[in-house]
Amino acid sequence: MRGLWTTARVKAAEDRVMARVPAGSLMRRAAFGVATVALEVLAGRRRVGLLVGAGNNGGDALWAGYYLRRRGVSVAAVLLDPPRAHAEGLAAFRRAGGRVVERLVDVDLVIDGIVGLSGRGPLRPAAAEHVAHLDAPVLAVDSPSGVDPDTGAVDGPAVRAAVTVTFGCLKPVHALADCGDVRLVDLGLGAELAGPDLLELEVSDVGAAWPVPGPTDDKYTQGVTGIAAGSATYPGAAVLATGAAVLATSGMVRYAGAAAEHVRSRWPEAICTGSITDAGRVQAWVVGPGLGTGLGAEGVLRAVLEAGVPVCADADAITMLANNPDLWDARDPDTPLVLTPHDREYERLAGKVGDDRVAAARRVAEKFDAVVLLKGHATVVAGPDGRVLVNRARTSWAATAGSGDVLSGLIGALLAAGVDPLLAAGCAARVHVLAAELAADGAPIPASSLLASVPDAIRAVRPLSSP
Ligand SMILES: NC(=O)C1=CN([C@@H]2O[C@H](COP(=O)(O)OP(=O)(O)OC[C@H]3O[C@@H](n4cnc5c(N)ncnc54)[C@H](O)[C@@H]3O)[C@@H](O)[C@H]2O)[C@@H](O)CC1
Ligand SMILES: Nc1ncnc2c1ncn2[C@@H]1O[C@H](COP(=O)(O)OP(=O)(O)O)[C@@H](O)[C@H]1O
Ligand SMILES: [K+]
Repeated sequence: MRGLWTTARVKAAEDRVMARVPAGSLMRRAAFGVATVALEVLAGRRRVGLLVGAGNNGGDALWAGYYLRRRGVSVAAVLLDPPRAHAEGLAAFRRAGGRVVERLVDVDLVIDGIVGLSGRGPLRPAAAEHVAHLDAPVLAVDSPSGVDPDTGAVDGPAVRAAVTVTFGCLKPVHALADCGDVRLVDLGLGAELAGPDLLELEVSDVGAAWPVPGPTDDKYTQGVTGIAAGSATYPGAAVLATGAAVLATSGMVRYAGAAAEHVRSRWPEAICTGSITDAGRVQAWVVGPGLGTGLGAEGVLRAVLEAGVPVCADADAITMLANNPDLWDARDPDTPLVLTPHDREYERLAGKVGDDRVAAARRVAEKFDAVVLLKGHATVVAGPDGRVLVNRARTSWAATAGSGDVLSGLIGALLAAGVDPLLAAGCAARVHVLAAELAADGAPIPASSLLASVPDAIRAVRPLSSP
Protein backbone atom coordinates (compact mmCIF):
# COMPACT_ATOMS: atom_id res chain seq x y z
CA MET A 1 0.00 0.00 0.00
CA ARG A 2 1.18 3.50 -0.70
CA GLY A 3 0.64 6.13 1.98
CA LEU A 4 -0.44 9.72 1.31
CA TRP A 5 -0.03 12.57 3.79
CA THR A 6 -1.98 15.83 3.95
CA THR A 7 -0.09 19.08 3.45
CA ALA A 8 -0.43 20.22 7.07
CA ARG A 9 1.26 17.02 8.25
CA VAL A 10 3.99 17.28 5.58
CA LYS A 11 4.75 20.90 6.45
CA ALA A 12 5.01 20.04 10.14
CA ALA A 13 7.40 17.17 9.38
CA GLU A 14 9.47 19.38 7.07
CA ASP A 15 9.70 22.05 9.77
CA ARG A 16 11.06 19.51 12.25
CA VAL A 17 13.65 18.26 9.75
CA MET A 18 14.61 21.82 8.74
CA ALA A 19 15.30 22.70 12.36
CA ARG A 20 18.22 20.27 12.43
CA VAL A 21 19.70 20.50 8.90
CA PRO A 22 21.60 23.42 7.31
CA ALA A 23 19.39 26.22 5.95
CA GLY A 24 18.31 25.67 2.36
CA SER A 25 19.50 22.08 2.19
CA LEU A 26 16.03 20.56 1.80
CA MET A 27 15.17 22.93 -1.01
CA ARG A 28 18.40 22.14 -2.81
CA ARG A 29 17.79 18.42 -2.49
CA ALA A 30 14.26 18.86 -3.82
CA ALA A 31 15.46 21.06 -6.68
CA PHE A 32 18.28 18.68 -7.60
CA GLY A 33 15.63 15.94 -7.89
CA VAL A 34 13.56 18.18 -10.17
CA ALA A 35 16.59 18.90 -12.38
CA THR A 36 17.45 15.19 -12.60
CA VAL A 37 13.95 14.27 -13.77
CA ALA A 38 13.92 17.29 -16.14
CA LEU A 39 17.11 16.05 -17.82
CA GLU A 40 15.52 12.63 -18.23
CA VAL A 41 12.38 14.11 -19.82
CA LEU A 42 14.46 16.42 -22.04
CA ALA A 43 16.31 13.39 -23.42
CA GLY A 44 19.00 15.53 -24.99
CA ARG A 45 16.90 18.61 -25.84
CA ARG A 46 18.22 21.74 -24.17
CA ARG A 47 15.62 24.51 -23.66
CA VAL A 48 13.71 24.82 -20.41
CA GLY A 49 11.23 27.47 -19.22
CA LEU A 50 10.36 28.11 -15.57
CA LEU A 51 7.09 29.53 -14.27
CA VAL A 52 8.03 30.92 -10.87
CA GLY A 53 5.50 31.86 -8.18
CA ALA A 54 5.85 33.76 -4.95
CA GLY A 55 6.79 30.99 -2.55
CA ASN A 56 9.15 28.10 -1.97
CA ASN A 57 7.65 26.19 -4.88
CA GLY A 58 9.08 28.93 -7.09
CA GLY A 59 12.32 28.64 -5.09
CA ASP A 60 12.53 24.96 -6.02
CA ALA A 61 12.03 25.85 -9.69
CA LEU A 62 14.77 28.52 -9.59
CA TRP A 63 17.24 26.17 -7.90
CA ALA A 64 16.34 23.47 -10.45
CA GLY A 65 17.08 26.08 -13.14
CA TYR A 66 20.46 26.66 -11.48
CA TYR A 67 21.33 22.92 -11.61
CA LEU A 68 20.11 22.65 -15.20
CA ARG A 69 22.29 25.64 -16.22
CA ARG A 70 25.29 23.82 -14.69
CA ARG A 71 24.51 20.96 -17.06
CA GLY A 72 24.55 23.36 -20.02
CA VAL A 73 20.77 23.62 -20.46
CA SER A 74 19.36 26.97 -21.65
CA VAL A 75 16.90 28.17 -18.99
CA ALA A 76 14.51 31.15 -19.02
CA ALA A 77 12.27 32.08 -16.11
CA VAL A 78 9.03 34.07 -15.91
CA LEU A 79 8.64 35.61 -12.43
CA LEU A 80 4.92 35.91 -11.69
CA ASP A 81 5.47 38.12 -8.65
CA PRO A 82 9.02 39.52 -9.02
CA PRO A 83 9.36 41.22 -5.60
CA ARG A 84 8.36 37.97 -3.84
CA ALA A 85 10.45 35.57 -5.95
CA HIS A 86 12.69 33.37 -3.77
CA ALA A 87 15.76 35.60 -3.26
CA GLU A 88 18.57 33.03 -2.89
CA GLY A 89 17.11 30.86 -5.64
CA LEU A 90 16.88 33.81 -8.01
CA ALA A 91 20.44 34.96 -7.22
CA ALA A 92 21.82 31.45 -7.83
CA PHE A 93 19.81 31.15 -11.04
CA ARG A 94 21.14 34.46 -12.39
CA ARG A 95 24.72 33.60 -11.33
CA ALA A 96 24.54 30.40 -13.33
CA GLY A 97 23.46 32.32 -16.44
CA GLY A 98 19.68 31.88 -16.19
CA ARG A 99 17.61 34.56 -17.96
CA VAL A 100 14.50 36.30 -16.65
CA VAL A 101 11.95 36.83 -19.44
CA GLU A 102 8.41 38.15 -19.88
CA ARG A 103 7.10 35.15 -21.77
CA LEU A 104 8.21 31.56 -22.48
CA VAL A 105 8.82 30.86 -26.16
CA ASP A 106 10.48 27.94 -27.92
CA VAL A 107 11.07 25.73 -24.92
CA ASP A 108 11.20 21.92 -24.83
CA LEU A 109 9.99 21.60 -21.23
CA VAL A 110 8.21 23.89 -18.77
CA ILE A 111 8.83 23.60 -15.04
CA ASP A 112 5.75 24.61 -13.06
CA GLY A 113 6.90 26.30 -9.85
CA ILE A 114 3.85 28.55 -9.62
CA VAL A 115 2.45 27.18 -6.40
CA GLY A 116 2.85 24.00 -4.36
CA LEU A 117 1.69 22.83 -0.96
CA SER A 118 0.32 26.26 0.03
CA GLY A 119 -1.70 26.56 -3.17
CA ARG A 120 -5.44 27.01 -2.83
CA GLY A 121 -8.01 27.56 -5.56
CA PRO A 122 -7.47 27.89 -9.29
CA LEU A 123 -4.53 29.63 -10.96
CA ARG A 124 -4.63 33.38 -10.65
CA PRO A 125 -5.27 35.12 -14.02
CA ALA A 126 -1.64 36.06 -14.78
CA ALA A 127 -0.43 32.50 -14.21
CA ALA A 128 -3.41 31.09 -16.08
CA GLU A 129 -2.54 33.28 -19.06
CA HIS A 130 1.01 31.86 -19.25
CA VAL A 131 -0.23 28.28 -18.80
CA ALA A 132 -2.89 28.67 -21.52
CA HIS A 133 -0.19 29.41 -24.10
CA LEU A 134 2.14 26.50 -23.32
CA ASP A 135 2.80 23.96 -26.02
CA ALA A 136 5.66 22.09 -24.34
CA PRO A 137 5.19 19.29 -21.77
CA VAL A 138 5.04 20.43 -18.15
CA LEU A 139 6.98 19.09 -15.18
CA ALA A 140 5.11 20.13 -12.04
CA VAL A 141 7.12 20.85 -8.91
CA ASP A 142 5.45 19.04 -5.98
CA SER A 143 1.93 19.28 -7.47
CA PRO A 144 0.31 20.71 -10.60
CA SER A 145 -0.53 24.34 -9.82
CA GLY A 146 -4.25 25.08 -9.67
CA VAL A 147 -5.05 21.56 -8.40
CA ASP A 148 -5.76 21.50 -4.68
CA PRO A 149 -2.95 19.50 -3.06
CA ASP A 150 -5.18 18.08 -0.31
CA THR A 151 -8.35 17.29 -2.25
CA GLY A 152 -7.26 17.08 -5.89
CA ALA A 153 -10.12 19.47 -6.73
CA VAL A 154 -9.81 21.60 -9.85
CA ASP A 155 -12.03 24.64 -9.87
CA GLY A 156 -10.82 26.68 -12.83
CA PRO A 157 -7.57 26.99 -14.76
CA ALA A 158 -4.89 24.51 -13.69
CA VAL A 159 -1.65 23.03 -14.94
CA ARG A 160 -1.80 19.70 -16.74
CA ALA A 161 1.43 17.91 -15.92
CA ALA A 162 3.18 15.20 -17.90
CA VAL A 163 5.28 14.47 -14.83
CA THR A 164 5.19 15.64 -11.21
CA VAL A 165 8.23 15.56 -8.97
CA THR A 166 7.25 15.56 -5.33
CA PHE A 167 9.28 15.53 -2.14
CA GLY A 168 9.41 13.60 1.10
CA CYS A 169 6.18 11.65 0.63
CA LEU A 170 3.11 11.48 -1.57
CA LYS A 171 0.26 13.90 -0.90
CA PRO A 172 -3.48 13.32 -1.55
CA VAL A 173 -3.35 15.13 -4.91
CA HIS A 174 -1.04 12.45 -6.26
CA ALA A 175 -3.72 9.79 -5.88
CA LEU A 176 -6.83 11.91 -6.39
CA ALA A 177 -5.95 13.93 -9.50
CA ASP A 178 -4.06 13.57 -12.76
CA CYS A 179 -0.42 14.47 -12.02
CA GLY A 180 1.08 12.56 -14.94
CA ASP A 181 3.95 10.29 -13.99
CA VAL A 182 4.66 10.90 -10.27
CA ARG A 183 8.26 10.78 -9.03
CA LEU A 184 9.24 10.94 -5.37
CA VAL A 185 12.47 12.56 -4.13
CA ASP A 186 13.54 11.45 -0.66
CA LEU A 187 13.99 14.30 1.83
CA GLY A 188 14.61 12.10 4.87
CA LEU A 189 11.18 12.89 6.36
CA GLY A 190 10.53 9.22 7.14
CA ALA A 191 10.99 9.27 10.90
CA GLU A 192 9.03 12.53 11.21
CA LEU A 193 5.96 11.17 9.40
CA ALA A 194 3.63 9.06 11.51
CA GLY A 195 0.94 6.93 9.81
CA PRO A 196 -0.50 8.25 6.54
CA ASP A 197 -3.86 9.99 6.15
CA LEU A 198 -4.88 8.01 3.08
CA LEU A 199 -3.84 4.75 1.45
CA GLU A 200 -3.71 3.64 -2.13
CA LEU A 201 -3.83 -0.10 -2.80
CA GLU A 202 -1.15 -1.51 -5.05
CA VAL A 203 -1.79 -4.35 -7.45
CA SER A 204 0.04 -6.76 -5.14
CA ASP A 205 -2.25 -5.81 -2.21
CA VAL A 206 -5.32 -6.58 -4.29
CA GLY A 207 -3.83 -9.85 -5.51
CA ALA A 208 -2.94 -10.91 -1.97
CA ALA A 209 -6.43 -10.11 -0.63
CA TRP A 210 -8.43 -11.67 -3.49
CA PRO A 211 -10.01 -14.92 -2.23
CA VAL A 212 -9.16 -18.12 -4.11
CA PRO A 213 -10.20 -21.66 -3.19
CA GLY A 214 -7.80 -23.95 -1.33
CA PRO A 215 -7.53 -27.75 -1.30
CA THR A 216 -10.01 -28.17 1.54
CA ASP A 217 -12.64 -25.79 0.15
CA ASP A 218 -15.98 -26.72 -1.34
CA LYS A 219 -18.76 -24.57 -2.78
CA TYR A 220 -20.08 -23.60 0.66
CA THR A 221 -16.88 -22.95 2.60
CA GLN A 222 -15.84 -19.94 0.50
CA GLY A 223 -18.86 -17.86 1.42
CA VAL A 224 -22.14 -17.79 -0.48
CA THR A 225 -23.07 -14.43 -2.01
CA GLY A 226 -26.71 -13.33 -2.03
CA ILE A 227 -28.01 -10.86 -4.62
CA ALA A 228 -31.28 -9.01 -3.93
CA ALA A 229 -31.49 -6.81 -6.99
CA GLY A 230 -33.44 -6.22 -10.19
CA SER A 231 -37.15 -5.99 -10.88
CA ALA A 232 -39.56 -6.64 -13.73
CA THR A 233 -38.61 -3.18 -15.04
CA TYR A 234 -34.84 -3.53 -14.47
CA PRO A 235 -33.84 -7.19 -14.84
CA GLY A 236 -30.45 -6.20 -16.30
CA ALA A 237 -29.15 -4.87 -12.98
CA ALA A 238 -29.79 -8.32 -11.45
CA VAL A 239 -28.00 -10.07 -14.32
CA LEU A 240 -24.95 -7.78 -14.03
CA ALA A 241 -24.65 -7.87 -10.23
CA THR A 242 -25.14 -11.64 -10.10
CA GLY A 243 -22.64 -12.15 -12.92
CA ALA A 244 -20.04 -10.08 -11.11
CA ALA A 245 -20.43 -12.21 -7.98
CA VAL A 246 -20.28 -15.42 -10.06
CA LEU A 247 -17.05 -14.30 -11.73
CA ALA A 248 -15.38 -12.72 -8.68
CA THR A 249 -15.01 -15.80 -6.49
CA SER A 250 -15.60 -19.53 -6.64
CA GLY A 251 -18.28 -21.07 -4.47
CA MET A 252 -21.91 -20.14 -4.84
CA VAL A 253 -24.20 -17.24 -5.65
CA ARG A 254 -27.88 -17.09 -4.75
CA TYR A 255 -30.21 -14.68 -6.50
CA ALA A 256 -33.55 -13.68 -4.99
CA GLY A 257 -36.03 -11.46 -6.78
CA ALA A 258 -38.31 -10.68 -9.68
CA ALA A 259 -35.62 -11.16 -12.34
CA ALA A 260 -34.99 -14.81 -11.45
CA GLU A 261 -35.80 -16.08 -14.95
CA HIS A 262 -33.45 -13.58 -16.61
CA VAL A 263 -30.66 -14.35 -14.17
CA ARG A 264 -31.10 -18.12 -14.51
CA SER A 265 -30.93 -18.01 -18.28
CA ARG A 266 -27.73 -15.93 -18.24
CA TRP A 267 -26.05 -17.51 -15.18
CA PRO A 268 -27.21 -21.13 -14.89
CA GLU A 269 -24.79 -21.68 -12.00
CA ALA A 270 -26.65 -19.17 -9.77
CA ILE A 271 -29.34 -20.58 -7.44
CA CYS A 272 -32.36 -18.42 -8.25
CA THR A 273 -35.56 -17.89 -6.28
CA GLY A 274 -38.36 -15.40 -6.73
CA SER A 275 -38.38 -14.18 -3.16
CA ILE A 276 -35.90 -13.36 -0.44
CA THR A 277 -37.75 -15.53 2.05
CA ASP A 278 -36.95 -18.64 -0.05
CA ALA A 279 -33.34 -17.69 -0.73
CA GLY A 280 -31.50 -19.92 1.74
CA ARG A 281 -28.41 -18.98 3.71
CA VAL A 282 -25.75 -16.58 2.44
CA GLN A 283 -22.65 -15.02 4.03
CA ALA A 284 -23.27 -11.55 2.53
CA TRP A 285 -26.01 -9.72 0.67
CA VAL A 286 -25.89 -7.21 -2.17
CA VAL A 287 -29.09 -5.18 -2.17
CA GLY A 288 -30.41 -2.40 -4.31
CA PRO A 289 -29.39 -2.33 -7.99
CA GLY A 290 -32.56 -2.04 -10.09
CA LEU A 291 -34.66 -3.08 -7.09
CA GLY A 292 -37.09 -0.15 -7.10
CA THR A 293 -38.16 1.82 -4.06
CA GLY A 294 -41.71 0.62 -3.46
CA LEU A 295 -43.07 -1.23 -0.45
CA GLY A 296 -41.91 -4.61 -1.77
CA ALA A 297 -38.36 -3.29 -2.20
CA GLU A 298 -38.45 -1.85 1.32
CA GLY A 299 -39.41 -5.27 2.65
CA VAL A 300 -36.45 -6.82 0.83
CA LEU A 301 -34.05 -4.22 2.19
CA ARG A 302 -35.37 -4.73 5.71
CA ALA A 303 -34.97 -8.52 5.43
CA VAL A 304 -31.40 -8.16 4.19
CA LEU A 305 -30.44 -5.70 6.93
CA GLU A 306 -31.90 -8.04 9.55
CA ALA A 307 -30.10 -11.11 8.19
CA GLY A 308 -27.03 -10.66 10.39
CA VAL A 309 -24.51 -10.92 7.53
CA PRO A 310 -22.43 -8.16 5.85
CA VAL A 311 -24.41 -6.10 3.34
CA CYS A 312 -23.44 -4.03 0.32
CA ALA A 313 -26.25 -1.50 -0.17
CA ASP A 314 -26.23 0.21 -3.56
CA ALA A 315 -28.48 2.31 -5.79
CA ASP A 316 -32.19 2.02 -4.80
CA ALA A 317 -31.20 0.64 -1.38
CA ILE A 318 -29.34 3.91 -0.68
CA THR A 319 -32.29 5.95 -1.89
CA MET A 320 -34.65 4.01 0.40
CA LEU A 321 -32.33 4.45 3.39
CA ALA A 322 -32.16 8.19 2.66
CA ASN A 323 -35.92 8.57 2.23
CA ASN A 324 -36.99 6.38 5.11
CA PRO A 325 -34.61 6.62 8.08
CA ASP A 326 -36.74 4.04 9.97
CA LEU A 327 -35.14 1.40 7.76
CA TRP A 328 -31.87 1.91 9.66
CA ASP A 329 -33.55 0.33 12.67
CA ALA A 330 -33.58 -3.02 10.87
CA ARG A 331 -29.81 -3.07 10.81
CA ASP A 332 -27.87 -5.25 13.19
CA PRO A 333 -25.31 -2.74 14.52
CA ASP A 334 -22.56 -5.37 14.72
CA THR A 335 -22.81 -6.36 11.07
CA PRO A 336 -20.69 -4.55 8.50
CA LEU A 337 -22.48 -2.38 5.95
CA VAL A 338 -20.92 -1.04 2.75
CA LEU A 339 -22.72 1.87 1.06
CA THR A 340 -21.74 2.63 -2.55
CA PRO A 341 -23.26 5.99 -3.51
CA HIS A 342 -22.56 8.05 -6.60
CA ASP A 343 -22.75 11.80 -6.04
CA ARG A 344 -26.54 12.10 -6.41
CA GLU A 345 -27.16 9.19 -4.07
CA TYR A 346 -24.68 10.71 -1.62
CA GLU A 347 -26.62 13.97 -1.76
CA ARG A 348 -29.80 12.16 -0.76
CA LEU A 349 -28.01 10.69 2.25
CA ALA A 350 -25.99 13.66 3.48
CA GLY A 351 -26.14 16.76 1.24
CA LYS A 352 -23.71 17.89 -1.45
CA VAL A 353 -20.42 16.03 -1.81
CA GLY A 354 -18.44 19.25 -2.33
CA ASP A 355 -14.82 19.58 -3.39
CA ASP A 356 -13.32 17.47 -0.62
CA ARG A 357 -14.44 13.97 -1.57
CA VAL A 358 -12.35 12.32 1.13
CA ALA A 359 -13.95 14.43 3.85
CA ALA A 360 -17.38 13.75 2.33
CA ALA A 361 -16.87 9.97 2.39
CA ARG A 362 -15.48 10.15 5.94
CA ARG A 363 -18.53 12.12 7.14
CA VAL A 364 -21.02 9.53 5.95
CA ALA A 365 -18.89 6.60 7.12
CA GLU A 366 -18.88 8.07 10.60
CA LYS A 367 -22.53 9.13 10.55
CA PHE A 368 -23.83 5.68 9.54
CA ASP A 369 -21.05 3.55 11.03
CA ALA A 370 -20.51 2.04 7.59
CA VAL A 371 -17.86 1.66 4.93
CA VAL A 372 -18.64 4.26 2.28
CA LEU A 373 -17.44 3.88 -1.29
CA LEU A 374 -17.96 7.21 -3.05
CA LYS A 375 -17.94 6.52 -6.78
CA GLY A 376 -16.31 8.61 -9.45
CA HIS A 377 -13.17 8.91 -11.53
CA ALA A 378 -11.30 8.79 -8.24
CA THR A 379 -13.13 6.37 -5.97
CA VAL A 380 -12.82 7.06 -2.24
CA VAL A 381 -13.49 4.30 0.30
CA ALA A 382 -13.82 5.47 3.90
CA GLY A 383 -14.22 3.23 6.93
CA PRO A 384 -16.03 4.15 10.15
CA ASP A 385 -12.65 3.79 11.90
CA GLY A 386 -11.18 6.70 9.86
CA ARG A 387 -9.16 4.60 7.39
CA VAL A 388 -9.45 5.80 3.79
CA LEU A 389 -8.45 4.08 0.54
CA VAL A 390 -8.35 5.97 -2.75
CA ASN A 391 -8.33 4.49 -6.22
CA ARG A 392 -8.13 6.67 -9.30
CA ALA A 393 -9.08 5.27 -12.68
CA ARG A 394 -6.67 5.90 -15.52
CA THR A 395 -9.56 6.00 -18.00
CA SER A 396 -13.25 6.91 -17.76
CA TRP A 397 -14.68 3.96 -19.71
CA ALA A 398 -16.42 2.69 -16.57
CA ALA A 399 -18.76 5.70 -16.70
CA THR A 400 -21.44 3.62 -18.43
CA ALA A 401 -24.92 2.46 -17.39
CA GLY A 402 -24.82 -0.71 -15.32
CA SER A 403 -21.16 -0.58 -14.38
CA GLY A 404 -22.09 0.21 -10.77
CA ASP A 405 -24.17 -3.01 -10.68
CA VAL A 406 -21.01 -4.93 -11.55
CA LEU A 407 -19.11 -3.16 -8.78
CA SER A 408 -21.68 -4.04 -6.14
CA GLY A 409 -21.59 -7.72 -7.17
CA LEU A 410 -17.80 -7.75 -6.80
CA ILE A 411 -17.99 -6.18 -3.35
CA GLY A 412 -20.67 -8.63 -2.24
CA ALA A 413 -18.56 -11.62 -3.30
CA LEU A 414 -15.56 -10.37 -1.34
CA LEU A 415 -17.71 -9.66 1.72
CA ALA A 416 -19.14 -13.20 1.54
CA ALA A 417 -15.60 -14.56 1.42
CA GLY A 418 -14.85 -12.77 4.68
CA VAL A 419 -12.58 -10.01 3.36
CA ASP A 420 -12.38 -6.96 5.65
CA PRO A 421 -15.17 -4.65 4.37
CA LEU A 422 -12.90 -1.64 3.68
CA LEU A 423 -10.44 -3.83 1.80
CA ALA A 424 -13.30 -5.61 0.00
CA ALA A 425 -14.59 -2.30 -1.34
CA GLY A 426 -11.07 -1.07 -2.23
CA CYS A 427 -10.08 -4.30 -3.99
CA ALA A 428 -13.36 -4.47 -5.88
CA ALA A 429 -12.94 -0.86 -7.03
CA ARG A 430 -9.43 -1.63 -8.27
CA VAL A 431 -10.45 -4.75 -10.22
CA HIS A 432 -13.49 -2.88 -11.61
CA VAL A 433 -11.26 -0.11 -12.99
CA LEU A 434 -8.88 -2.65 -14.48
CA ALA A 435 -11.71 -4.66 -16.06
CA ALA A 436 -13.02 -1.46 -17.68
CA GLU A 437 -9.58 -0.67 -19.06
CA LEU A 438 -9.01 -4.19 -20.39
CA ALA A 439 -12.46 -4.38 -21.95
CA ALA A 440 -12.36 -0.93 -23.53
CA ASP A 441 -8.88 -1.05 -25.04
CA GLY A 442 -9.51 2.40 -26.46
CA ALA A 443 -13.21 2.24 -27.41
CA PRO A 444 -16.49 2.64 -25.47
CA ILE A 445 -17.91 -0.48 -23.82
CA PRO A 446 -21.22 -1.58 -22.33
CA ALA A 447 -21.19 -2.75 -18.72
CA SER A 448 -21.62 -6.35 -19.90
CA SER A 449 -18.19 -6.15 -21.60
CA LEU A 450 -16.68 -4.72 -18.41
CA LEU A 451 -18.21 -7.70 -16.60
CA ALA A 452 -16.77 -10.15 -19.14
CA SER A 453 -13.29 -8.75 -18.43
CA VAL A 454 -13.47 -9.35 -14.68
CA PRO A 455 -11.61 -12.70 -14.93
CA ASP A 456 -8.77 -11.06 -16.91
CA ALA A 457 -8.59 -8.26 -14.37
CA ILE A 458 -8.35 -10.78 -11.51
CA ARG A 459 -5.62 -12.69 -13.39
CA ALA A 460 -3.75 -9.42 -13.82
CA VAL A 461 -3.66 -8.67 -10.07
CA ARG A 462 -2.95 -12.20 -8.82
CA PRO A 463 0.65 -13.12 -7.97
CA LEU A 464 2.43 -14.70 -10.94
CA SER A 465 3.55 -17.73 -8.98
CA SER A 466 0.03 -18.71 -7.81
CA PRO A 467 -1.89 -21.56 -9.42
N1 LIG B 1 9.01 23.40 3.57
C1 LIG B 1 10.09 22.77 3.11
O1 LIG B 1 10.93 22.30 3.81
C2 LIG B 1 10.24 22.53 1.69
C3 LIG B 1 9.36 23.09 0.79
N2 LIG B 1 9.51 22.91 -0.49
C4 LIG B 1 8.69 23.60 -1.47
O2 LIG B 1 7.90 24.59 -0.87
C5 LIG B 1 6.57 24.50 -1.37
C6 LIG B 1 5.65 25.18 -0.41
O3 LIG B 1 6.07 26.51 -0.39
P1 LIG B 1 5.29 27.71 0.29
O4 LIG B 1 4.67 27.24 1.54
O5 LIG B 1 6.22 28.85 0.32
O6 LIG B 1 4.11 28.03 -0.68
P2 LIG B 1 3.85 27.87 -2.24
O7 LIG B 1 5.07 28.11 -3.01
O8 LIG B 1 3.10 26.62 -2.44
O9 LIG B 1 2.82 29.08 -2.46
C7 LIG B 1 3.28 30.40 -2.31
C8 LIG B 1 2.17 31.39 -2.18
O10 LIG B 1 1.39 31.41 -3.35
C9 LIG B 1 0.13 31.99 -3.06
N3 LIG B 1 -0.95 31.20 -3.68
C10 LIG B 1 -1.78 30.31 -3.08
N4 LIG B 1 -2.62 29.79 -3.99
C11 LIG B 1 -2.31 30.35 -5.17
C12 LIG B 1 -2.84 30.18 -6.48
N5 LIG B 1 -3.85 29.36 -6.72
N6 LIG B 1 -2.29 30.88 -7.49
C13 LIG B 1 -1.27 31.72 -7.25
N7 LIG B 1 -0.73 31.93 -6.03
C14 LIG B 1 -1.24 31.25 -4.99
C15 LIG B 1 0.02 32.02 -1.57
O11 LIG B 1 0.21 33.36 -1.18
C16 LIG B 1 1.16 31.13 -1.13
O12 LIG B 1 1.61 31.46 0.13
C17 LIG B 1 6.39 23.03 -1.57
O13 LIG B 1 5.32 22.76 -2.46
C18 LIG B 1 7.73 22.64 -2.15
O14 LIG B 1 7.74 22.91 -3.56
C19 LIG B 1 10.68 22.20 -0.99
O15 LIG B 1 11.65 23.16 -1.23
C20 LIG B 1 11.15 21.14 -0.06
C21 LIG B 1 11.38 21.69 1.27
N1 LIG C 1 -15.42 9.51 -14.99
C1 LIG C 1 -15.27 8.26 -14.52
N2 LIG C 1 -14.09 7.61 -14.64
C2 LIG C 1 -13.96 6.35 -14.19
N3 LIG C 1 -14.94 5.66 -13.57
C3 LIG C 1 -16.13 6.25 -13.42
C4 LIG C 1 -16.36 7.59 -13.86
N4 LIG C 1 -17.64 7.90 -13.57
C5 LIG C 1 -18.19 6.82 -12.95
N5 LIG C 1 -17.27 5.83 -12.86
C6 LIG C 1 -17.47 4.51 -12.25
O1 LIG C 1 -18.52 3.84 -12.93
C7 LIG C 1 -19.41 3.20 -12.01
C8 LIG C 1 -20.78 3.83 -12.18
O2 LIG C 1 -21.65 3.40 -11.19
P1 LIG C 1 -23.17 3.92 -11.11
O3 LIG C 1 -23.21 5.40 -11.22
O4 LIG C 1 -23.77 3.30 -9.92
O5 LIG C 1 -23.80 3.33 -12.44
P2 LIG C 1 -25.06 2.37 -12.67
O6 LIG C 1 -26.07 2.73 -11.62
O7 LIG C 1 -25.55 2.69 -14.06
O8 LIG C 1 -24.59 0.97 -12.56
C9 LIG C 1 -18.76 3.40 -10.64
O9 LIG C 1 -17.93 2.32 -10.34
C10 LIG C 1 -17.92 4.66 -10.82
O10 LIG C 1 -16.82 4.72 -9.93
K1 LIG D 1 3.71 23.44 -8.80
